[in-house]
Amino acid sequence: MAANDWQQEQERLRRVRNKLQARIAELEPEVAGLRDQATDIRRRFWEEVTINTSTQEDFEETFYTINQQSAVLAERERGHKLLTQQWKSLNRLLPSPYFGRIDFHEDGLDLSEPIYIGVSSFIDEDGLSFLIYDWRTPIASLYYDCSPGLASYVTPAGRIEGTMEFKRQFQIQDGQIRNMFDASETIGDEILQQVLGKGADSQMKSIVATIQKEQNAIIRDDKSQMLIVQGAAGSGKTSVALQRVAYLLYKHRQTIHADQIVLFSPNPMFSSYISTVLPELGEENMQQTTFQEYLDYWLGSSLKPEDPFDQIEYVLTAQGTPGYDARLQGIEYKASDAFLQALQNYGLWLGREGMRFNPIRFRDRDLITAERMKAKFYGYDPSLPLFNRIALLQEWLLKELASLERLEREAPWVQEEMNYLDTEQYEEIFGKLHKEKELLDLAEHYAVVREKLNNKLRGDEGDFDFAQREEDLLRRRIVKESFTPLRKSVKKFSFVDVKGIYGQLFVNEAAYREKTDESVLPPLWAEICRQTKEALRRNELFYEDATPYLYVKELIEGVRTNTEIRYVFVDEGQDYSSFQYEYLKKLFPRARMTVLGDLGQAIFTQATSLDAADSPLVRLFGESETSLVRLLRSYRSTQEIVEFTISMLPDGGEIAPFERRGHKPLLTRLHGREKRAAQIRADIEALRAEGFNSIAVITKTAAESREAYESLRIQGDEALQLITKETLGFEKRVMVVPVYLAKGVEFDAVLVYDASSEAYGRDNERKLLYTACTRAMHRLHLYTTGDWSPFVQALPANLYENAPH
Ligand SMILES: Nc1ncnc2c1ncn2[C@@H]1O[C@H](COP(=O)(O)OP(=O)(O)OP(=O)(O)O)[C@@H](O)[C@H]1O
Repeated sequence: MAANDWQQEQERLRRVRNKLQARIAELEPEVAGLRDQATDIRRRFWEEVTINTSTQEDFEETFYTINQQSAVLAERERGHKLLTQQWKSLNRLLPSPYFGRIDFHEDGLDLSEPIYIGVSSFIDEDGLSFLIYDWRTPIASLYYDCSPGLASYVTPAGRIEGTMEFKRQFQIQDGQIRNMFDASETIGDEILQQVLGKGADSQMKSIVATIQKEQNAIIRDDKSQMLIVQGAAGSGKTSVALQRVAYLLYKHRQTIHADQIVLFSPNPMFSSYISTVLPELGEENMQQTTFQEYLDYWLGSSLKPEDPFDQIEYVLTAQGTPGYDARLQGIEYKASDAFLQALQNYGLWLGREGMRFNPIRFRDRDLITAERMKAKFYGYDPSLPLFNRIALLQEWLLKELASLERLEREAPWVQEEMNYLDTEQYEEIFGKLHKEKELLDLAEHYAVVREKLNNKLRGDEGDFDFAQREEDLLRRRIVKESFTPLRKSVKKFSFVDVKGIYGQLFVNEAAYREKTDESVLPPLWAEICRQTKEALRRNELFYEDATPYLYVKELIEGVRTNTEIRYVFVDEGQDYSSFQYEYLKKLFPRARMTVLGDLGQAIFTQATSLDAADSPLVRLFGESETSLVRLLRSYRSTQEIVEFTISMLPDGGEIAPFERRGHKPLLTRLHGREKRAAQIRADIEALRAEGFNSIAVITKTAAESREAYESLRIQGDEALQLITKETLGFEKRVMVVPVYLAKGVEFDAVLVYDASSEAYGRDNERKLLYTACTRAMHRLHLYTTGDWSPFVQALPANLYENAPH
């Protein structure tokens, strides 16, 4: 690059930074001033208003001043918030104001304009010229999508055509240009090389400076109801999801707030791993949750659902135990479309017969029996959907309860309770009674006047018999109090025996066929029934039952919805079943969905293919509302690691590595566990000495993690962190982690603790090993004390190195 180019850019950078600094200095007193004003108003709030309620006028006056004061306060606070945001974004720009430049000559205009792109916009004092364009502006998409030459971009007003005259990338640190490249292609390799060559962090980083064209299309997609991204391991799915959130928040800033976007993540640790990306981009974080949190919330305390990690732990460790094969068949079947269809048919069947209710019991007797409810329910118009009939039944029950409550006041137990009331309760009733009397006096007064006016005589119902009223009130109150839980439980639909309704599906094969019209059942159905019923009896639900159970519950009680949420993101989308998707769609009826996943990493039994022709995801919104994008380039790992890992997949051929060279994966075979532990420790030390900070020893299961942790600790490593499903965040230490908890995250170096045929021998373990290996950015080591896993044995020998004995 010509020296004067460099000089000119450095000069421009200096000018822009000066302007930034000037603007920051200008804002500072305003920000501080407004903050002080707001604090001051808050502090003096009550000094400014005198509360006077003696007359109606005084009262109104007081009311008015309070309102006025809070409006002033709100205005000041709003002003302060806006200014603070501006001030923060200027400060964020200052060390590195921009990362890209394009010169674009729009057709029909005389001049070409240099466009500098950064994390937010910065406009000159004239209020017109953009010194920096936000990376999310329409024109900035040229930077990501086009190479020099004819180029165009889309604005809300239509497509703008022109010529991109050149494109430049910068690396600016602390106000100095460190690197500068003129790129002929889309985002050039040099900077990406450098970015990817850096060490892993305990927090994910934003990728705005190096977004690739295919990623940009996903980030800016604004038309699909359902956007599906099938992307290889390390292709940037999570990164793209987060930049897309930032983009949506920018583009729809008038209408959408961060709390109207929700991202489902695979585990709480992952949530913490990605939590700094949006704030780094100057945006608030979207809501983050896991599917499990939703299940726990909606199922309430009545049933305890198993979590997906316990389920996978069972799948991986319980082979050979009684009932194992049936459980596996059950997991698969209960996640299938066939089961979804069966449950829909079951809903129709329940419309005709077989509903189950819980009687409403009170003081050891049935106040309203299940039979009465059933008769009432099937007495409603059969063409009404189940949930409408249940709503009618609920209404009826509440009315019934009201009249039963009235009758109950005369029951002998009420008299008894009255005798046991303490003085406080009496006093309360008395207080109430007096209030009532005052009201009654007022009513009396009014009635006398009316009587005079109408010249009519009244009956003597206005006489106030204290003793009688007191007893009435006491009785009423006692009964009301004991009926309150009944009313509450009717409102919560406790009268529907959902557990019984779900459970009766699993009586036997014939009954199941009759209720669901299902023809093909898993061969071990009888055992599946036994296991399901047994868990229900203990008030537990297998993970595979939890969503179907909720589905049935909502078929009957009506669907709960959240209409606030406008965008739902599902990361690791291959791990959700059709059911879960159906459920999410119903739960968020006004939301668009973005699902990102990789079938290559589908380690749970209930996996869903995102891009197969018959993918349930496409059906969810229909083909015309769905877009599917495939990401094939893998950015995380070195070329050597990618070549090694894709060869493990039967159809990994189309995945391409990003060209970044490193060491070949290293295979180490040792005799005995102790030797292995010693070797791993030595390797960890060596890796640390080389400067790798984030190192993970990845195991297949939690049980194996514990064992590895213990044996490595015996070898003396104190800086080891054992990751379990309860761990909330990563620390920058050496971690021992089961592969299913390492999903979505990455490490400088990965050490696969046991890559033997015993650990990864079955076909469903292939993806586990693949997922473990693809967590590595720079180094990958595999160990065994026995035979290598067949998935390693099958690899061409030129893809790895064997450690010397
Ligand atoms: N355009 C990009 N510029 C810079 N880095 C990128 C880019 N795309 C991806 N990366 C980096 O590649 C790594 C993998 O990205 P990410 O975790 O988003 O991938 P993923 O597809 O979600 O992976 P997996 O499915 O394996 O969990 C991250 O370190 C990310 O920063």
